[in-house]
Amino acid sequence: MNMLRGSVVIRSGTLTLQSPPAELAANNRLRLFAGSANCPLAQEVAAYLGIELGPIVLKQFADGEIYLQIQESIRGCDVYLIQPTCRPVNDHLMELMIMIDACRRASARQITAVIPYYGYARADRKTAGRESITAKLAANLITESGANRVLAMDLHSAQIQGYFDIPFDHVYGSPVLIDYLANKQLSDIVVVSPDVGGVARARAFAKKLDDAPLAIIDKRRQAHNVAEVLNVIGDVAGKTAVLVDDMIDTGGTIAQGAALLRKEGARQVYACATHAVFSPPATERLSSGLLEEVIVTNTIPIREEDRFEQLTVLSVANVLGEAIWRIHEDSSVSSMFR
Ligand SMILES: Nc1ncnc2c1ncn2[C@@H]1O[C@H](COP(=O)(O)O)[C@@H](O)[C@H]1O
Ligand SMILES: O=P(O)(O)OC[C@H]1O[C@H](OP(=O)(O)OP(=O)(O)O)[C@H](O)[C@@H]1O
Ligand SMILES: [Mg+2]
Ligand SMILES: [Mg+2]
Repeated sequence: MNMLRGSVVIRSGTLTLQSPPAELAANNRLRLFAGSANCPLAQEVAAYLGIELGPIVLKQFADGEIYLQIQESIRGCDVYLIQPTCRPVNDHLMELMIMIDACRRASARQITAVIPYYGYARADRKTAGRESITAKLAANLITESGANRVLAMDLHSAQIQGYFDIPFDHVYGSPVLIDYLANKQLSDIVVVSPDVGGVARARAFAKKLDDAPLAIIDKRRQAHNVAEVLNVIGDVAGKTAVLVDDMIDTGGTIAQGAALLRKEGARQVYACATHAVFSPPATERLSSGLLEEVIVTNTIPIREEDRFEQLTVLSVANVLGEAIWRIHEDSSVSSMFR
């Protein structure tokens, strides 16, 4: 592996971090800017890197159109723009494109779109005739705006990387979730994928949790936003079931999955997901008592009214900060996760 200059290797649970050197702050070719979608996360990433977020003016005109100006020279700089395309997804996507365009026109050397949550990812294929593949359309828009590369976390489906014809680094929130769970020292764990799309993710998660056994829920959707769980493949009776998913949106998948696992004899049920999309009635469903704990990350900011007693929010700022630094240093990103 390419060792990073002046770095200290830290093995943090399942994640390898190399703590950026102090002189990074003086390396003024790396610039970090935040859109409006998740400023607290962007601040944390900047703190990890030991730099300040770049100055930017971002506002709406009276008619709702977006005005944006980068407030310092970025000529010849490697610019990282942090913007999850979460709700309101169209506004945040547009804002990201405007940021990219502004940076391109300001002669940035390289523009990386850092997209902790990639919206429109579930529209990753045509599930019926005459539909759009909106995940691909969003990729085209981001690329055409002038992004040179993308850094994203836990895509709904990994093939979305291939919707971009520019370098793409795909990172995972799982080390943060796994380290948290491992510290709880739960016994007799079975990791559960709540649907077919989550099997590879749950299998990798189980492997890192002391090779825990895997179970899979057979989930169907008769209509948009309506999840129906049919049965569990695997043994969950008497065990601590850990549901692992990429996102929780309306909470139907997780709540129905948890109810089924309880019915099949699971002793307790935990839910882990990277992206807390939390559309109504997620909060009600998740806090109804079916789940011991719901563990998510801060790729999407969580509104005060969407917080509940069983919710734990973990930060992925170190994963993103480390990945940004490694990209900047032309070092391996995948080796963070070995
Ligand atoms: N943002 C979305 N919310 C809910 N459902 C969505 C969204 N985008 C696309 N979809 C629909 O989800 C299914 C995906 O098919 P799976 O086989 O469950 O992966 C499809 O009906 C999309 O139209
Ligand atoms: O909280 P909810 O409103 O239930 O939505 C979240 C679920 O929807 C997506 O799965 P999808 O239905 O696309 O199935 P897949 O993972 O098998 O593709 C996502 O991966 C979650 O499992
Ligand atoms: Mg899907
Ligand atoms: Mg799913």
